[in-house]
Amino acid sequence: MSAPPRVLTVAGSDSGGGAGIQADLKTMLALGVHGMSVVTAVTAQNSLGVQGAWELPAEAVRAQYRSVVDDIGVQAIKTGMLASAELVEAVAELIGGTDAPAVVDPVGVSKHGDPLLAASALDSVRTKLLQVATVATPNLDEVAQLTGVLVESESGMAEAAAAVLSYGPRWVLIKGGHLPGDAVDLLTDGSEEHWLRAPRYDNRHTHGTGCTFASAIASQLAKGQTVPEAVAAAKEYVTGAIAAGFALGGGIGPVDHGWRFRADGGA
Ligand SMILES: Nc1ncnc2c1ncn2[C@@H]1O[C@H](COP(=O)(O)OP(=O)(O)O)[C@@H](O)[C@H]1O
Ligand SMILES: Cc1ncc(COP(=O)(O)O)c(N)n1
Repeated sequence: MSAPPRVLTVAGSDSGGGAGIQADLKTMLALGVHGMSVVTAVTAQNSLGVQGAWELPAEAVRAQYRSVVDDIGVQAIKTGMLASAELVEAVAELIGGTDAPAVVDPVGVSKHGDPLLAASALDSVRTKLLQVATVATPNLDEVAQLTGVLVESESGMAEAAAAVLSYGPRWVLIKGGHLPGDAVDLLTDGSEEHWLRAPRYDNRHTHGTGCTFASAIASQLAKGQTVPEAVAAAKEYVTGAIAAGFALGGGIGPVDHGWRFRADGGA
């Protein structure tokens, strides 16, 4: 049996299992690749919010990364919560020295508004991390934090994309999930524009959407798809996962990473 493509997530742990490393590995399993992880931080987190967060030393992050990349090898990388400027810079350097596409989800705050990245790290994200990204996947709050561009409707998304592209990622995917109406995202490399549109599901259980989307893109890239193909396939997967999101705990439940496996979940 030949080994499946290998995908590495560099992200924080979500004890509730809906976002972060846990969402990434579940997505990778669902999409048929071998998932591996570099843990950057541990959060105590559930459906109500983030109760605590502890970042790992940069040395522990570097050691995990080297263990995976030097022996097993990777066909794609995804980054999520990086917590501090020191970790952002360490990860940017590691990715810059690895020959694999990188999907950078510039995670800033959780769905509950709890900070997952120090304000002092924003500059390192702009000048170091975005430069090594094959695809950057900011939501509209992250666009505002990183570029100062406030998007209030679909018509503002192209300006936001140009502002993010000025920091050097090959492609940017502006996620419009926080706007009212259809769930519309814009993927562009500055010359091609791809609009991705899905119905908005009236489901509050959306914990982990961003992590799931970025991991799905990385999984599809590892299988050899182009960026536009990978993003289109990942949008279909995340949309299905949001449609099937379920209540858990007393707050915002997770998307369903296993929706395609369930008898009633479709193919
Ligand atoms: N209620 C919803 N119904 C369908 N798609 C959604 C919904 N909310 C978000 N999305 C989609 O989920 C993906 C993640 O987007 P978004 O919620 O903007 O990012 P983040 O999880 O990083 O905040 C995007 O493709 C967005 O369009
Ligand atoms: C450890 C960790 N990483 C990332 C997120 C963002 O989650 P979302 O995918 O909902 O934006 C989170 N809540 N926790």
